Amino acid sequence: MPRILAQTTAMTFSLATPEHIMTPALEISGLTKRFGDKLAVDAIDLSVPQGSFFGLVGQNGAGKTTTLSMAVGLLRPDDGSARIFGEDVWAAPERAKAMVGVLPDGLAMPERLTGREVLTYLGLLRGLDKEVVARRAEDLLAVLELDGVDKTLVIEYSTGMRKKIGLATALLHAPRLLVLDEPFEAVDPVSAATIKTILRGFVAGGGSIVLSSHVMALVEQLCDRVAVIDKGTVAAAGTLDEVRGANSLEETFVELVGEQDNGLKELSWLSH
Ligand SMILES: Nc1ncnc2c1ncn2[C@@H]1O[C@H](COP(=O)(O)OP(=O)(O)OP(=O)(O)O)[C@@H](O)[C@H]1O
Repeated sequence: MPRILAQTTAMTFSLATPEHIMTPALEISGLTKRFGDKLAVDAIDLSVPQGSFFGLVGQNGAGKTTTLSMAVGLLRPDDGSARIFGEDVWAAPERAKAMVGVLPDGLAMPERLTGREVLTYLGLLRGLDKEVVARRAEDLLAVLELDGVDKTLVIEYSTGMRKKIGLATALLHAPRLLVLDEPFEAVDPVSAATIKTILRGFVAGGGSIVLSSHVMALVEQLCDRVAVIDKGTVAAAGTLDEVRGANSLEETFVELVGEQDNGLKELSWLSH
């Protein structure tokens, strides 16, 4: 190709992919966290493109929660950085956090309020207009089937109900990115179906999602990208098809991180 034409082609390409679309929804670089002698997260890099539904999987203690907590500014890393739509979570926390809705592990909330009061309180703290908060709270409580427990305090909620009100608080300010730590844990199948519909709709509407889960089938159903975390590092990452190849995600996962000796012989006393 003549040089001038090659240059024109390259220029056309760069004009067709503006920087704001290229910027990842979440970019994690070298995130590291130690707890005493334990290296929980070891220089993890991850990039979540805009519009993707990203699943983070890993064994118990692999480092998923620690990674996600650092990524959204809930836990200060020992090293590395996290950017939400290009905004550094620690250098520009207000700008970064305005764009993200978070369902953290073990979410602490005001226990002596009803679900509606929690949403109202957090919505006003976010600076949303009072009428907007009231309307969105109404919608979220109805969709998540929490409107029937309007007089119930959060302290009286079941684990699954807590997950749902936590998800509602993450959605309330209509963020561009959702970071959800085990959003389906303890949620009944009917509510899980509703949440899946909400999350798919969120991505279809231009949002981006990162979620962690132990349920491979669920990640396969929902996510278009996946990262396998093992002992604080990324064992594999890419599109779902790149990571699982011709196998199921569960087979790939066990192959990547599973122990050969599962210790069953140590429990021989269980046999009758
Ligand atoms: N606050 C803490 N103090 C000490 N160690 C911690 C702390 N939080 C996490 N860890 C350790 O860091 C490692 C990673 O834990 P993390 O909770 O991130 O794993 P996880 O992948 O989310 O696990 P799970 O799937 O069981 O939720 C584990 O070895 C855990 O024991």
